[in-house]
Amino acid sequence: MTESAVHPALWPAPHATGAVDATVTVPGSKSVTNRALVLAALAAEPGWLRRPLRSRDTLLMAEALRSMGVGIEETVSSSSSVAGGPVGSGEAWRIIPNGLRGPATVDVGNAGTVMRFLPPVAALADGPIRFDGDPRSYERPLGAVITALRALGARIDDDGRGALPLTVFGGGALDGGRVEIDASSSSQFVSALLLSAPRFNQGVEVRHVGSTLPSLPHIRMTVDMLRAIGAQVDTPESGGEANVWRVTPGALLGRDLVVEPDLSNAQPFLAAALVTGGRVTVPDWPERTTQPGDALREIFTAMGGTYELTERGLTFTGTGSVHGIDWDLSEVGELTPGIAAVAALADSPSTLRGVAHLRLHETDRLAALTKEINGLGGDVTETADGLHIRPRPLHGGTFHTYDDHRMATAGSIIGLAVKGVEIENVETTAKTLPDFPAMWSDMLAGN
Ligand SMILES: O=C(O)C1=C[C@@H](OP(=O)(O)O)[C@@H](O)[C@H](O)C1
Ligand SMILES: C=C(OP(=O)(O)O)C(=O)O
Repeated sequence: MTESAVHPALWPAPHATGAVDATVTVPGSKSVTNRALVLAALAAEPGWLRRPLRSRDTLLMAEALRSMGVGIEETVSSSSSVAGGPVGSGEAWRIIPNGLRGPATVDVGNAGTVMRFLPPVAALADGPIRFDGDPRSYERPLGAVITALRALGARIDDDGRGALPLTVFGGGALDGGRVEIDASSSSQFVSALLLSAPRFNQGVEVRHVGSTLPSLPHIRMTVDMLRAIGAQVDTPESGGEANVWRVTPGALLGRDLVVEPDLSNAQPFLAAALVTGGRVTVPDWPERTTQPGDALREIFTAMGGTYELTERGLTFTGTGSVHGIDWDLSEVGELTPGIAAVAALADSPSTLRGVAHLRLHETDRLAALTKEINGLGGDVTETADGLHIRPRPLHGGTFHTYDDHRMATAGSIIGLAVKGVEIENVETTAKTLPDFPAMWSDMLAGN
C-alpha cells in the first residue's frame, strides 16, 4: 500500500446536489475480455470478439498475445446482429491464432489476469517469454502457478521468490497432467491452468488443496467460456470431486462472442443511485451471468435499494436510506471497495467478511480502505478477513488510491455524499474503466 512517489493532480469528486437519474452504458467485462482473448489465441481457427473492453488490462493482454505471434485486428464492426443478440455498430476484434513463439517480453502492468493467465500460454510457445510489470506485480502471488507449471513440464526461471519477473522457456508444447495447487490467495491460479489446458498434451487435472478458495464465480466463468469454445471440462458442480477440475485435450473453436458489460464496473453507478436516493439504469445487464457483479442486485437491495431487471437493463433505485450489512464477500471480493464506501455512508454498522486475500490485490485493499475512510473521519477497523465499518459523519479531504482503480471509484462514491473529497490519481481507473471521470460527470448531469 505504498503511496505514489509522484502525486498526480487531485480530482475533486463531484458532490451530488440531488438524486441521480441516469442511464449509464458500461463497457465490456475485463474478466470476459481477457479470457476470450486467451481462448481465441489458443483456438484452431480465427474468432471475433465484439464490444471488448478497451482498458489498460485488456490492451496489455492483447499486446502480450501479439508479441507471441497472435494476430489481433481492431475494427469497427457494422454488423447488425450476431449470435448473442443485436450489436449495432461498435468495436470488434478479430483474433487470428498463429504458432505461438518467442522471444518476447510481456508487460503485465498490474493485471492479475495477464500475470496469471499468460505463463501457461507461454509454456506452449516456441522460445523464451519474459514477464515483467509494475512494481506491485512483483508482490502479487504467482508462486503456485510457477510451481504447478513446472510440475506439468514447463521450464521457468525466476529469482526464487515465486513472483515476477520471470522467464518461461516455452518448448512448443507442454505435457500437462495432474497437479495440486493452493489457490487460497487467488482464484486466478485455477483459471490460469484451466484456460490453456485443452492445448496441453494430456490436458489437466487441477486439485485445489488450500483452506479457502475465493472468487468462485470467476472459476465458473472460466469453465463456461472453455465449454462454449468446445473444451470438455469436468467440475465439482458437474458431479466431479470437490475442488477438482479436469480439462480434456482438444482443439478449440473460433467463436463470435459479444462481451457483456462489466458488472463490477457498474457498481459505482448503482451505488450512486443508492446513496443519493436516485435511479440508474445499466443497459444490457445479462439475464444469466457468471460475473460476480450480478450479486450487487442482492447486496445493494439489502443495503436499502430496489431493482428491476427488464429488457431495458437493470434499473436500480435508492430509497433515501442506506443500511449496513453483515456479508461474506469471498465469492465477490472485487466488489468490496465499493461496498465499503456505501457502508461508510449507511445508518448502521457493517461487517464485511471472507476477503483476507484482498491484501494481495492491486494494493492491500483492507489497509487502504481503512486508512482512507478513516482519513475522512470514518471509523473502520480491519479484521483477520475483512472490515468492520461504523458510519460516522465524514468530512472532505484527499482520498489516496494506491494505483487501485477500485479505490478511485470507492472514493468517488463517498464524494457524492461528502463535500470536498479529492481523489488522488483518478486516472488509475484506466486499468478497467478509462472513461470513468467523464461517465461520472455525465451521470450527475442526468445523461
Ligand atoms: O479471474 C478473474 O478475472 C478475476 C478473479 C478475481 O481474482 P482473485 O481470485 O485473485 O480475487 C477478481 O478479484 C479479479 O478482479 C478478476
Ligand atoms: C483484483 C482485481 O484485478 P486483477 O485482475 O488485477 O486481480 C480487480 O479488478 O478488482
